[in-house]
Amino acid sequence: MTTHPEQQYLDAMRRAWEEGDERVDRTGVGTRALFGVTMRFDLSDGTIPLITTKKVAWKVAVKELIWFLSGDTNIRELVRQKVHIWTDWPMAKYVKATGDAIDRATFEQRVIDDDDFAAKWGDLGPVYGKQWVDWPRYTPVEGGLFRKEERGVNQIADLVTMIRDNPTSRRLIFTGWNVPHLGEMALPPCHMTYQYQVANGRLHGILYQRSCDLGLGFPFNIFEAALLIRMLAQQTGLTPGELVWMGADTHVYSNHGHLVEEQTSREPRAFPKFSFARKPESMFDYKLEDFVVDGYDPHPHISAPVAV
Ligand SMILES: Nc1nc(=O)c2c([nH]1)NC[C@@H]1CN(c3ccc(C(=O)N[C@@H](CCC(=O)O)C(=O)O)cc3)CN21
Ligand SMILES: O=c1ccn([C@H]2C[C@H](O)[C@@H](COP(=O)(O)O)O2)c(=O)[nH]1
Repeated sequence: MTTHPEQQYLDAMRRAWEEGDERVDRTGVGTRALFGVTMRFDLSDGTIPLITTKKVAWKVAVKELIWFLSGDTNIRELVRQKVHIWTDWPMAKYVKATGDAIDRATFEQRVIDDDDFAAKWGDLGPVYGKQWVDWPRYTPVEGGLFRKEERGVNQIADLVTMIRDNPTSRRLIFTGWNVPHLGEMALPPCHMTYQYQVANGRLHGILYQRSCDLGLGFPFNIFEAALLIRMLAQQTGLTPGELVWMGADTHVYSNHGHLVEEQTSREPRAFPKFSFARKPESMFDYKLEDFVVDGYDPHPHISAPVAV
């Protein structure tokens, strides 16, 4: 019998936990880390890599991906849709700056209700969405000066055009790693570079992730990377191929031991099937209802604290 593809993830978790390098990290929580991990997932059989050894809130992941593609960097739209995964970072900044010991629900409500508050405290800086669809562009003018163009580079739209017009290209890339702007971001991109290849009518993709929280981040990241291949393939008339995931600092947080023990003791179940309910006009017209996940039968959810 062939091994379940999810086993690659469970092995990485277990190996990081048992053999990983103990590291002091930015958050102060501590991790056990591997450096340089590769996993491969075949999408051509109609499945999607949605982790089954714990229940993953896949609709939250879809909403996050649509939010990235809209170019939005404010958490307001996410919290309106009851997505809480990005709230902790702007809230920590607010608490640090004001000393106001606000709870999460109240902070989120103020972001929803108060335009000025949302603009001031809800923005994450020029993170993923900004770089993906509006990477700032500057044109030289006289006197050694530069003028900021009204519209930046839409890397996603350009990528679709490149896949269609020049499928043998080795430059089918988009990235969030905009070096001069990293300091303005609440967090510099983790899933930072995506590259694609067209081969025999199939679209393959690689995600390079510089830093990976195996417990919480990975299940979202791998699912969204697979969705991107499927969406790009749908838009360009190709068949989804293989997703290769490459993680640099691939870690388990020291307070996720229970997650590792529980998840690695569970037997992975068949990945669900994936399809689209329709073909949207462009990469920027997908809605939650367009994503159809069929036969997802995961083990129960396991909670774990997020390191901020
Ligand atoms: N430490 C850390 N890990 C991450 O995965 C991560 C960050 N920070 N910072 C930026 C984003 C935010 N992401 C997050 C943040 C929280 C969850 C989380 O708490 N997930 C829970 C609940 C999901 C839900 O709302 O239903 C989970 O069990 O998956 C997941 C991804 C991914 N990223
Ligand atoms: O999509 C994401 C976003 C973040 N992460 C994790 C990886 C790290 O644990 C933290 C980021 O901390 P850095 O100090 O900036 O590396 O968030 C993830 O796994 N996936």
